[in-house]
Amino acid sequence: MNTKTDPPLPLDLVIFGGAGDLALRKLIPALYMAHLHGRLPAEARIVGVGRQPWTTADYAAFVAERARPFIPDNALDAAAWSGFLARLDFATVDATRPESFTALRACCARTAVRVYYLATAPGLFAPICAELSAQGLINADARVVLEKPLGQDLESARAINDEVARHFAERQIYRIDHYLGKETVQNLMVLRFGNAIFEPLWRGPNIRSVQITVAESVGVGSRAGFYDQTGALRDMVQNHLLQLMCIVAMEPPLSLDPDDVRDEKLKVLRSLQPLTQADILRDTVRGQYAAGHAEGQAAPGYREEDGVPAESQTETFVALKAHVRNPRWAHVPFFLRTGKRMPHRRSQIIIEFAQPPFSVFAEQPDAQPNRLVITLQPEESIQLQMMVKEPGSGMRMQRVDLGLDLQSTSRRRRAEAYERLLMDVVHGRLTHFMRRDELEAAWRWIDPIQRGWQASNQPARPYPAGSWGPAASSALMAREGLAWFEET
Ligand SMILES: NC(=O)C1=CN([C@@H]2O[C@H](COP(=O)(O)OP(=O)(O)OC[C@H]3O[C@@H](n4cnc5c(N)ncnc54)[C@H](OP(=O)(O)O)[C@@H]3O)[C@@H](O)[C@H]2O)C=CC1
Ligand SMILES: O=C1O[C@H](COP(=O)(O)O)[C@@H](O)[C@H](O)[C@H]1O
Repeated sequence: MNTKTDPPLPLDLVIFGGAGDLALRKLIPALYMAHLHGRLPAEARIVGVGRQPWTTADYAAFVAERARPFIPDNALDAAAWSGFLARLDFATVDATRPESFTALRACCARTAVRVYYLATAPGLFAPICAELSAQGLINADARVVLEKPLGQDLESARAINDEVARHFAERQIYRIDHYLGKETVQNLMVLRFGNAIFEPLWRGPNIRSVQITVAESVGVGSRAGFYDQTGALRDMVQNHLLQLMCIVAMEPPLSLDPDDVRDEKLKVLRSLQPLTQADILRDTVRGQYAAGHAEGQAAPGYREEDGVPAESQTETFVALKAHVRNPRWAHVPFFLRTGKRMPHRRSQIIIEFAQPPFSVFAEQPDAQPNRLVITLQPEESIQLQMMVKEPGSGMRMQRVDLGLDLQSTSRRRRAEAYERLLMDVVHGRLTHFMRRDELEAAWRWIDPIQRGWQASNQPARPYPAGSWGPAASSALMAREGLAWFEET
């Protein structure tokens, strides 16, 4: 299927890890929503793959019980739900046992476009791709979706990419970063390149600094086994935060074609100033949450969470300063911050503009820089902070915020990120997926930080659950005469 419109062929969406957490919490609900709103092709089938000796009916019953709680109540429609369950099929396959793939081949006998979603640990990507190939299940129309984390470092990411590339061409590979599927993240491109007013100012020295915060109020939850081996730098910064930074910093792409957009993002990643060991010690902060209060309740420290080793040094918080070495961004610091168990779930990008070069109001105590505050979640909004005259005699200034609530600008349904990205895969749209060179460039910048932390042997700094991270994170900004934007 090379068309970018509706697929002309039936579709088999095969989910390896079809009974896993990601499938139940995100993929199945997203596919149900697509079905409910008529976005799934009529002849689309969803084939769950796992090791259980299940029939199709067993899998449908499992999905009905375990995935249903993750569908919003107002979207549950009995007829649509049973129509959706009727699309399910199941194949019993153990990815480490090649002979078991015959069950999948039997299940995928019809002529169809096949999408293989690998919702398993990345260690299984190579054997799965090899066996799909050996069974003749990969043709020119097939595509494969790779979940993050794609490796633990550059070397392992390259090894996975090499293995997958033996069986799929790059145009068939969809490396998912679900932040690229979020409505507001896609909207950032329109904000920047669809308006005349921002782009001329969107550069140093007009911009004093850029902040990107992805704060989560939740803790590690049930994923300690994965998270403790990974940490916030590799779980969040290597992918989501660097991708957000790319969209903020990239040059205008020639078009929305996948390679035009990805070429520009790649240039940003390649322009990132590598951090030396001295930079790492000065300009990065690793934190780990200790016991505290979150969402109105007492919350345990990270090391008290189920499955976390008592001596764990894994970071649940990262703040760092980065520089993009190109004419647009010379001398503009980018501050990235992410953490679990922070006071609120909030993802924001703050563009702080420079003060006017000369102003008769510069000495006023109320003078504040203009800021563009782009809130990605939980609500979606854009706010431009400006100074105006305080009413009354005299010429004092006060701040006013020009606000745009993006949810109220359109009555059209806003699909969740996974639904949007899954539909992109179905329709062969690669723009919002990472290309191999982008992913590897991100690891190339991240690896020295990870190694630098190990070499320094410094423990992660504790911060109380429900706080904005260790004090060193505020100090990182204060050294530049700046502060994190933490207004509610
Ligand atoms: N959960 C999440 O929110 C997110 C997860 N991810 C990533 O997605 C991937 C899956 O995560 P998650 O769903 O949480 O993990 P789970 O442990 O819940 O699921 C893993 C799945 O892998 C399958 N599996 C394991 N071994 C084999 C095998 N030998 N043959 C066939 N299938 C096998 C399991 O199948 P079986 O049913 O047979 O046990 C299971 O369904 C991971 O790489 C994770 O990092 C990424 C972003 C978010
Ligand atoms: O990829 C991941 O993202 C989630 C946060 O996603 P969001 O859409 O809820 O902001 C994070 O909790 C998880 O650790 C990470 O693997």
